[in-house]
Parts: sequence; C-alpha cells; structure tokens
Amino acid sequence: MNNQLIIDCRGVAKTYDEGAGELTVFHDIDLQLHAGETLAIIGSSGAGKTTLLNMLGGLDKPSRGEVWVAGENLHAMREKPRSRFRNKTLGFVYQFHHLLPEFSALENVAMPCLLGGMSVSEATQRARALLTQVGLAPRLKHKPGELSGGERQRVAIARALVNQPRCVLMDEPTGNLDEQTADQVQALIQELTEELQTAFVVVTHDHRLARRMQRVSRLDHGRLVFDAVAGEA
Ligand SMILES: Nc1ncnc2c1ncn2[C@@H]1O[C@H](COP(=O)(O)OP(=O)(O)OP(=O)(O)O)[C@@H](O)[C@H]1O
Repeated sequence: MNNQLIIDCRGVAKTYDEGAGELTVFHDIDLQLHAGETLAIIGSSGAGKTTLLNMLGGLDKPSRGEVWVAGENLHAMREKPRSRFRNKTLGFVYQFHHLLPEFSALENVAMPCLLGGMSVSEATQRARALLTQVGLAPRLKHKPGELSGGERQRVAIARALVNQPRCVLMDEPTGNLDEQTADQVQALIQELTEELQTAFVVVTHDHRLARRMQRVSRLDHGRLVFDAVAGEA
C-alpha cells in the first residue's frame, strides 16, 4: 500500500429538511482512505450508508463538512469539472446499475473510456478484458435486457473499473450475485488493489464480502462507531 490519501472526509454531516422538522442522517463523519485500501461500510437499513457513499462520490452535497478526493475538494468544484473529475477518478457501482439499454455489454463498458477521449479500439480491448475477468466473455454482444440481473451487475462492475479509477464506490455490489460470482468480484477487487492501488469503499449487507475488506466500519445512529480490521465484521 502506498500512502496517498484518496478519500479525506472531514466533519461531514447530512440533514434532510422534513417539513415538520429535520432528519439528521449522520454528523461529524471523519474518514480517510489511502490508495490500495479497501473499506466496507456496514449498518442497518436506513443507517445512511448510501447517503454517505453519495457524498464521497460527489452525487449529493453534505450539509456540513468537506470531502476531498485525490487532493480535490469535491463539493467546492463547479458541476462540469466535478463531473469530468468523477469520470476520471471514481468508479461507481449502484444497486440500480443504469446500463444503457440500447447498447451491448461491450459498448456499455467501453463508454466511460470513449467519453474520456480514448480510441475505440483501445476502449473495446479494455472492455473485453474486464468483461472476460468477470466471466462474461460469452455475453459481449448482449444488451442489458438480454442479460440476467447478476450478469447486468457484473457489466456495471466492469464499467466502473474500465477507466482504472483511483477509487471505486460500490453499493451492494454482490446483492444479486450467487456465491461463486460474488467470489469473482471479490477476487477482482483484491487484484486491482494490489496491481493498480485502487481504493474501494463497499457498502454491503453481505458479511462474507465485508470480512474480506481490509477495514470494516459500521454506521450506527449517525456515527461511524466501529472501525475494525477485516475478520471482525
Ligand atoms: N432525499 C431524501 N429526503 C429525505 N430523507 C432521505 C432522503 N434520502 C434518504 N433519506 C433518509 O435517510 C436515511 C438514510 O438512507 P440511506 O439510503 O442512506 O440508508 P442505507 O443505510 O443505505 O439503507 P439500506 O441499507 O436500506 O439501503 C433513511 O432514513 C432515508 O429514509
């Protein structure tokens, strides 16, 4: 692991205005993640895991505090540069994967590279290699509607990794995968942390996956109260 700070979350709070009152999802979250580190965020339903992940990815603004990603103050950036920065630096895997229905698996995965200005042949080559790594070599030409839920999830994972981001944010990446495919995803995470020093933040209810991350933090009553090494989740 090198020592570069990839995520530096300082005193982050999120409050929703509920009309009659306020809902504070969390307060004073401090979180640091270095290159090559993997972190699982666990916690009960409604604890605020997805909300926190959205702050780290610049998709939702904190009510207080700052989120620095790879040396940039994410929420101080204007929308366009932030969106370019996100495409280059972060990869996202959501529960709802938002694949483009009219494009094939291969095209969906190549898309972030093409948007970043890479040649079609290089983007296609990278996309093919990643789809092969997640076991989808026989499905390259299939459109999302012709794939199973787990296959679509794997396409989304390949798409999140194709630009070789510094950090990947995953929301329930193994939610609809069988054990064997979940293991493939976990192996891919490990490979990328070792080879490319990619950092991963994984929100999950899957304790098997959480245990395999280097750190596990629990979001509980608005605080990250538990930060253990892997194996204690
Ligand atoms: N846009 C919003 N407006 C108001 N409240 C919201 C909004 N989005 C989320 N919440 C509330 O914030 C809390 C945290 O939601 P969040 O989705 O982050 O939880 P979670 O830990 O990811 O849950 P789960 O494990 O069920 O996915 C919940 O009580 C939710 O109802």
